[in-house]
Amino acid sequence: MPSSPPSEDPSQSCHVHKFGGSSLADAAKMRAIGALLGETGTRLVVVSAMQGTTNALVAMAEAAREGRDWALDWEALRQRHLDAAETLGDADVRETIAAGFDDLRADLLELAADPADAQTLAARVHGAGEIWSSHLVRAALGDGWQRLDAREALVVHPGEMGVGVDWDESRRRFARWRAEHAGRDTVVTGFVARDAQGRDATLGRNGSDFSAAIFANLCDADALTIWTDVDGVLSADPRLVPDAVLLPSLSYAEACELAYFGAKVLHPQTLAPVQSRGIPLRIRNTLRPQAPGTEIVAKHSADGTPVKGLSLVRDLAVLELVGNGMVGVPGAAERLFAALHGAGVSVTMISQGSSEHSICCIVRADQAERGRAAIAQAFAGDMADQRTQAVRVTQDISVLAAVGDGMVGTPGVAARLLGGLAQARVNVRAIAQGASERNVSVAVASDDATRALRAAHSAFWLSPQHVSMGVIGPGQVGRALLSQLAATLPKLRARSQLDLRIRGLCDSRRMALSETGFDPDSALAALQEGAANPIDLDAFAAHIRGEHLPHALIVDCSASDAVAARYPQWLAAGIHVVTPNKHAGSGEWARYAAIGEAQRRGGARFLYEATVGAGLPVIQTLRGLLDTGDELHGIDGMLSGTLAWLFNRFDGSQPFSALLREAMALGYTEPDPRDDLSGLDVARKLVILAREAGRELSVEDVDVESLVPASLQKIGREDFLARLEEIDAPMQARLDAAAARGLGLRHLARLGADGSAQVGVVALPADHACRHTRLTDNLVQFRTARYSQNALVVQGPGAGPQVTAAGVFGDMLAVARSLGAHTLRAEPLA
Ligand SMILES: NC(=O)C1=CN([C@@H]2O[C@H](COP(=O)(O)OP(=O)(O)OC[C@H]3O[C@@H](n4cnc5c(N)ncnc54)[C@H](O)[C@@H]3O)[C@@H](O)[C@H]2O)C=CC1
Ligand SMILES: N[C@@H](CC=O)C(=O)O
Repeated sequence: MPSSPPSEDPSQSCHVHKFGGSSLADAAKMRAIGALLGETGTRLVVVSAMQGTTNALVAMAEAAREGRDWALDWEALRQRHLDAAETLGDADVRETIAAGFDDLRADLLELAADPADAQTLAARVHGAGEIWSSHLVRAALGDGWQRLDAREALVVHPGEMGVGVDWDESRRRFARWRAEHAGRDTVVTGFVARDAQGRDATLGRNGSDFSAAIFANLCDADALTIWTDVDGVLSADPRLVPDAVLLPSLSYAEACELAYFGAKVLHPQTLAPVQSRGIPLRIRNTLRPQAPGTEIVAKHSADGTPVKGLSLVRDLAVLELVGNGMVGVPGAAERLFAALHGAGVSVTMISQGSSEHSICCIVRADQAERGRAAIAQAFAGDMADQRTQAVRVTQDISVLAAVGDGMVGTPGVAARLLGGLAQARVNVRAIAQGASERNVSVAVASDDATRALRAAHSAFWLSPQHVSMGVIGPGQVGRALLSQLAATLPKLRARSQLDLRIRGLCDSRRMALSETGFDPDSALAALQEGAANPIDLDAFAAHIRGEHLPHALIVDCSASDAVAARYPQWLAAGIHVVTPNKHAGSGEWARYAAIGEAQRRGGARFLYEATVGAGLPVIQTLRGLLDTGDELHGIDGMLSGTLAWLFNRFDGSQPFSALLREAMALGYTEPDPRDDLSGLDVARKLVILAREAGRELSVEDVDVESLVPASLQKIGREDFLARLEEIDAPMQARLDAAAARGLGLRHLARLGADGSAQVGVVALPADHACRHTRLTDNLVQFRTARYSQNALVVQGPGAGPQVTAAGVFGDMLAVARSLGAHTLRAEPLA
């Protein structure tokens, strides 16, 4: 491409504008463009055809060739153009257009007769829309404007890589035209040209952008502005990534990479003519001219993010040649690509591992079979004697590309992309990065493509890290969690780009689902209103998991064993699970093991810190000790907030049953308070801790003393509450007996070094540590090899909706943190 100075008068500045079909849909829109053009220097306006015209012309040419009827479409298109001329009030233009449609009819009739040079005829038909629109726009802009039919200036030739421009001849003809036409401002037809023999030609799809760039080059313009119906180039396709952001500036190289890989705003060939002269290219929105748009220049302003944008190309396939005989043998790649060339198959991406055992490339899905046959033929001899083993095709592939100048020399970009995809459970089929380092491309299954795009968008800070969340059980803890989320989520989103969306809520009977997410304040109302459906946990989980969403989390705030039974299945499907429900951690061993296995295989996390000590860091303290190589000797202390509170308060001045009712009202007890009084709840906690420490303990192995009289054990919860006072006499007797010995009652749990486990009420002297706890305090003592003289103690409130919800929230944030290194940091990574 020539970059020598043009022969124009350099004192005269020139600005080229290009308007697409959407900006020229009718006469009113054509008139409106006048206000968008600046007043200084020479103005060149390159136009597409009126919206929908080129498609209609292509379809008519096709119909004519195939002997189908095109007359109705011709008439409709004609009328639309004549109406526009009418509205503009230009009789000459109306006449010119009417004559143009007569010519079109003649051309279509000729096409139907299978002419010798159908290609030229078709090009004339396809390009007619630009001829008509240029007349209309000239009329709309007024008397000061002249019109150039680009076929008088642009000379092109077909090439292997698309249309080529004869620059010298085009420059000469354009200079001559300008010398003969003194006017300052010109409307130019886009898309159309002629070849060296004077035959009609077009510049291919999106050719008007290319025309505009060529004319910007020919007159060495100060700037080229492409007016369209979007605000500019976005970081990703906004239909797939709702949080895509406008890119205010791009370098030519970035724009090229994005354009090649699917960003629809610009056609890649448009860039070369402006890039060779360093002409700034702006993308602006005709409908929102006040928006700044995207500026494409030689070097964009650095904004600290290594990746500018992401693009996605669908409808691809993997073609793979596998062969032991290719290792270290020169020429295999050349033969493979020569075969594809011979078959006219275009290669989108190439990847070969250094073992040289296979060569893989990505091609268009509709060309894959042709490519496979060509490779099989080229390597038939090698197949026969086993030097190559197979040519494979995998369909339904998409290529995701991350693009940005800032990637050059920046370590960790590929890692961040692949890490983001791994977190979203996207399998990568092939990877390619050129030495220019401006583009990392990965091939993924098309079913995963949207999820991959969103995950990558979040991974590079281009959008918040979305977590699709479902909350089960809006009881005491669940409701406290919703209110904590309501107070905190806006701050989290602003500070750390974390966007937790409550997309589902259910209780034991109903569920409410939302596509975009409930406001935590109104989620409960949605469940109580008519929008709620009967509960179906499979449908609930499927909705939360949503195939297109990178990250899913279910927070189970129920006390249901049936819900806990679903965890292995959810974790295996990649749904993270956070819960204060003790059933999974202490239930049947096979299920517990299945949960561990599902986590290892599916990559999803299961966190349940709140099951022991509510908001206290009990499980994480134990994990920390063991992970750093300490050896657990035993655990003992008070693991029930309810029982701690009851025995702290129980001095004989009030019946035990009255205190229990108060504890229930405060939200300290289990949904069925017999789980507390029977010692079962504490036994479950002890089992959870023992299993964390690698011991295969079950609730049945724990020696548990129950405070529930036998007569109240087997009745329903409501009956039990009605007969609660029956518990008072035995408890009072126990208190009196201890007081007579100068002791006080406490509920304790103990896990011994030998694996033994006990739970029950003991009478303790006044100087015992457990006699100095307050309210619902838990007190957990870890005796280990390192903490053998003096136990490591975790103490604090161990029951209540607020502290439990805080423990659950903490686990949710731990999951979110694990989804991306950047999540929950105050500042974006440079
Ligand atoms: N309250 C506390 O201090 C602490 C509670 N926990 C645990 O937190 C969980 C919740 O406790 P609370 O909020 O006090 O209980 P709650 O009885 O107030 O609420 C339970 C909720 O779960 C729902 N639910 C029950 N069965 C269900 C099913 N099969 N499917 C869907 N939803 C179901 C109920 O409709 C209700 O909304 C329990 O597992 C409890 O052990 C853990 C630590 C402390
Ligand atoms: N009912 C339990 C609540 C927490 O697990 C307790 O009192 O400790």
